[in-house]
Amino acid sequence: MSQIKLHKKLSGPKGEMLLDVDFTLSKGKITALYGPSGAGKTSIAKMIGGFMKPDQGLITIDNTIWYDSQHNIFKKPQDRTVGFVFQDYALFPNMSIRQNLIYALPNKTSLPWVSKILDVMELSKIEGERPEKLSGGQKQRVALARALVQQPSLLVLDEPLSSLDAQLKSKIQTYLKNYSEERKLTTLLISHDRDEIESLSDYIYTIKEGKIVHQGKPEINTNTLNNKLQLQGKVVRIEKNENHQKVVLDIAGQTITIEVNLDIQISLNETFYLNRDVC
Ligand SMILES: Nc1ncnc2c1ncn2[C@@H]1O[C@H](COP(=O)(O)OP(=O)(O)OP(=O)(O)O)[C@@H](O)[C@H]1O
Repeated sequence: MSQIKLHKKLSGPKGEMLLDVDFTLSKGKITALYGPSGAGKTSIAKMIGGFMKPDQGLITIDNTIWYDSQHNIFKKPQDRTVGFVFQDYALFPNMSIRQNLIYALPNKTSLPWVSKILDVMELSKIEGERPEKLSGGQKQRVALARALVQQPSLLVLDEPLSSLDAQLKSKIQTYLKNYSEERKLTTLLISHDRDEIESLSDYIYTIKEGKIVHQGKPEINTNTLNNKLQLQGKVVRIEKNENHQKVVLDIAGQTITIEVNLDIQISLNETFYLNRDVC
């Protein structure tokens, strides 16, 4: 279990804002921070990484203290085992894609792992290119691949898939979800894309003006379905009434109907994920 307690006075175009949050992250789970622009999400990520100092607080990752204002503990950014994907990618410009990944490897014997992840991210064919030649979506995938090869104890993803097309997004979402579970990785996902949050995360904190205003599991309600883990289906029918929408999913040839809140955007033929703990 990891705990994040942060207190910091931020200043923006609308004046001062007090960031005051207290939340937990679970191992092997994807926890999301969701909220509008300026709510303080990226500032939280920067404080976790040690790039911004809180005024007060406590950061404990997998029972290791990274920051504790009461006991004057502040781990330097380079000593925090965190993999970051920031909105501005921060790739090394003088290195090729492959070199960016190799540089991040903690153990140089894991080179085959670089080739595997380049393949998953559909970057193998351009692995010799430098970042300046890449599109936004390609840079984003390199940043994500680089964060994963670091084998961090904490993965922080700030809008990690925003520049990708729907098909690639869906493929990488599935990979990320499986990767987090298999490697028991603690993941913090930051996004204002509700669909992404709903399909990827196990638990969601909604943040507004520096405070947590809501928390809970993704709002997908369904009955049991063979107690299967993480199900992925295709939306084959949508029926709406004034309270909810009924969504018919085709999961490996088996059809099931679930009720979903009206405010969740769903389209025909899209890939839909059911989280393990709602089944
Ligand atoms: N180093 C800093 N010191 C003080 N205030 C800051 C600092 N960096 C950012 N801020 C302010 O903190 C507020 C929250 O910004 P932040 O980037 O954390 O929000 P956000 O929720 O991530 O928004 P977005 O989704 O647009 O990235 C903004 O008003 C910003 O101007």
